[in-house]
Amino acid sequence: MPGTLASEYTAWKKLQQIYDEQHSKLVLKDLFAQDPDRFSKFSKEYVSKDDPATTFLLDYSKNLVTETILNALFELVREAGVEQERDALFSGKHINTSEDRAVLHVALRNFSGWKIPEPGVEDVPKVLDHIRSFTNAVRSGEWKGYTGKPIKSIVNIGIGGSDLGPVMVTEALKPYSKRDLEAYFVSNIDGTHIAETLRVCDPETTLFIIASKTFTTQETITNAESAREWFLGHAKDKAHVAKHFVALSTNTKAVTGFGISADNMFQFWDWVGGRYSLWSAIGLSIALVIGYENFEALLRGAHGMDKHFRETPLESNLPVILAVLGIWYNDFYGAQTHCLLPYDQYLHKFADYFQQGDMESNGKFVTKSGQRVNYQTGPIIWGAAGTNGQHSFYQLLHQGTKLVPADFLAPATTHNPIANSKHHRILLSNFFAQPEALAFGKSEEQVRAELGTSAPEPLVKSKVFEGNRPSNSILFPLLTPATLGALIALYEHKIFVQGAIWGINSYDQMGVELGKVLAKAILAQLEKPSDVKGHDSSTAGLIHYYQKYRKE
Ligand SMILES: O=P(O)(O)OC[C@H]1O[C@@](O)(CO)[C@@H](O)[C@@H]1O
Repeated sequence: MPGTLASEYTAWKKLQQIYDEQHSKLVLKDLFAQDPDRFSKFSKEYVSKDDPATTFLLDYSKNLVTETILNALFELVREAGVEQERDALFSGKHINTSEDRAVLHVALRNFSGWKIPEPGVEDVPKVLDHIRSFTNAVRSGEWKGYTGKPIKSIVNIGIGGSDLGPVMVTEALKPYSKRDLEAYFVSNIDGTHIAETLRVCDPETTLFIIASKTFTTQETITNAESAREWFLGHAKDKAHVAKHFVALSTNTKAVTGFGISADNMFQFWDWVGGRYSLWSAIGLSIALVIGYENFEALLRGAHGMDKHFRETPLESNLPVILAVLGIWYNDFYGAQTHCLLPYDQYLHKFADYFQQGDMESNGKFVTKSGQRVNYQTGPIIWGAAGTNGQHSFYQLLHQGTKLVPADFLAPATTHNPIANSKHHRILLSNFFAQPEALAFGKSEEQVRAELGTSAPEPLVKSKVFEGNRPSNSILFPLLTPATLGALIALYEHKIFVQGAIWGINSYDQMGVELGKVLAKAILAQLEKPSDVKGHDSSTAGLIHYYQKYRKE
């Protein structure tokens, strides 16, 4: 509700009371023992209304909740006005209040023809047609480079939302990719990133995609300039730029100013947040890699989840369920982080993607009405593909002192059934075992029974697993474009629900500006010691040390 701190809600206070009174008695081993139907009560199967093959199971039974607690959490959703805010989202209201913008990534995949009165929405089909025709021209070899050769490599130059989505999706959907079209992604201003990429590119067969919503991001424009210089070093004639550079942006003036014609620009709009933009023109590299039909399937998968989120009652609404479980741990159990653990190597960038998606959306301490919150907001998102994480940080998950709620995701079948799917069976055995170990642990009695009565006490204690560590499990038949689209939208809407409850603006990113401004000032001071002014002794000392050893 605008102007209300979440902690002032009646439901919040009720949840605090429930937590205070009950949390020490919430033991998963007991909850399962007391209710043989716990799994069926606390799991839901999602089936897309548009495409029954797009389906997955969400098992949230291994959470520290009861029906009473969940009902109190759903009351919080209602009291916070989330349903009204959701209606505002879908109707194009300017819910990004600080920038007076709508938030309409759902309009980029609106295959239901929802009427959304925001300028530009009517042009989405036109942009999709442009993406389709360009993608088909490049993939068919019809689009030729300046020496008449087809494109063999694409280099997406962008950062943040202009990079992470295309990277994650092209990795996730590699089985659907055109294997003779290499895709590279350059994001870091560190010259190494573009230098190492250009080393393996042929200027005659490389297409550069300059991806930038604002077309002012220093890293991206600098990398684009270096790419253009490299290209012209080979091609010489500026007229050839048109065959090897396209732009994805909202800023036509800046794009044409860079030297890319408006014909080679794929437009999107200010109501597309950077971290929500892979569905827009920013997805061009995705379409080029997996083909337009698969790109559209990705969008349609997300649209199916949009409909689920928009129409499903709270108690069966999967983004709402994930959101309230996260709030239960984040705001009442004091968990500081949330772990995403995809048991699928193709999803190895999934957590990276949602680091920006979640943390840039909800890493805020001021509400929309300008109040400083007195509760925790966005969690730290982290994770890695399974089973690799098990050999890295699972020690902490199992026996550390921190509560780390985790989402496990996996496909029932693999795209690579080598060794008669033996690898996949081993992978999935771990996908099933880890949440079980986290939830139910191993008691001291069990350890003693294993080690025998003569075992030293410290050794016994070190082998106890307290368990009672919560997790969600998401299992789907196969990682397809539509399933991936549904999963990404699931988490996008989870983030929305949490931000609405916390009363924050999940769609601006004021926090990224100060560092940029300070860096620009320091950039002008790196030449000589006398330039370094106006800093604390640490920053000045570091710059002086750099100047002592700099070679370039
Ligand atoms: O797409 P662009 O305008 O170049 O912005 C890139 C990224 O920079 C930001 O940090 C905003 O400055 C992210 O929000 C954004 O995705």
